[in-house]
Amino acid sequence: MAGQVCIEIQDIYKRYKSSQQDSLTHVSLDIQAGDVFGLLGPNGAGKTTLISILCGIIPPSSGQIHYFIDGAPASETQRKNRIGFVPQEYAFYQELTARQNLDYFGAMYNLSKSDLGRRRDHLLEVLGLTKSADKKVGSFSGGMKRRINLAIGIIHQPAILFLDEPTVGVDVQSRNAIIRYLQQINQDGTTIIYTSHHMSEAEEFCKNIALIDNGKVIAKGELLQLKTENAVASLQSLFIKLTGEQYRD
Ligand SMILES: Nc1ncnc2c1ncn2[C@@H]1O[C@H](COP(=O)(O)OP(=O)(O)OP(=O)(O)O)[C@@H](O)[C@H]1O
Repeated sequence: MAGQVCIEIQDIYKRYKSSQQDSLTHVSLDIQAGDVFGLLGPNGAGKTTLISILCGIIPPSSGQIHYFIDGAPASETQRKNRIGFVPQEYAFYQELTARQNLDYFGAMYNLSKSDLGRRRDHLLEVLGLTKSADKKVGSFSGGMKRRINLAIGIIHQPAILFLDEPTVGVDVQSRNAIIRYLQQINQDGTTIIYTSHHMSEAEEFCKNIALIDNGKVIAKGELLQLKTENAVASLQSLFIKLTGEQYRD
């Protein structure tokens, strides 16, 4: 699997209908199967826009994306069934319990009742939610909400998983639980594409990154190599060196 391209992104442009300027310009990237790939950049850089395009939530204005699963071009059905997305905004029903949310979203992927039950109970267990399985998620703490948001996005065991700031606003315990679990499923073969503003977390987690600023890719490649080339010791220093100190608003 290693060394195979999983997503080929060719010359993506995006201008929202309501906007006078491009949110993404000339974005081309190759993401390898089995990678943990970080899409990093300042506020407003275009990370959520790019992830939303890659997940098929919004269309690009131009450009092409090719997906490969198990080394072969992915069909439309495979793309729908084998891609997972954990959005920055919570994507669950506050009035349903954790168990009901997982059953509801799992049913969308046509999992058999027994597979869904096994998968749901496994995720509740590994993400520390078993005791709260029958509580409404609206009553959950921030960390628990992030963990159930993650569980919903991976209920169908996706081959390619997109995560938009999966640990924003959580305590160290929940952050560790989330990152540990993501590392485990990556080792089991899931390709991960993730955004974060948490540089030490991204440094620990990602092998390859793309640094995006003002809608353009300003650096891409292996994190270790980018640090060496730019003579910096940390991802945070690399980020500041390449994007500067100015606010983006
Ligand atoms: N629905 C929209 N309509 C018009 N412009 C948008 C829309 N969504 C995002 N934008 C603009 O596109 C640009 C990229 O935004 P995006 O949310 O992708 O950045 P980001 O890197 O995810 O930012 P952050 O780190 O703050 O979440 C910004 O200038 C933003 O204002």
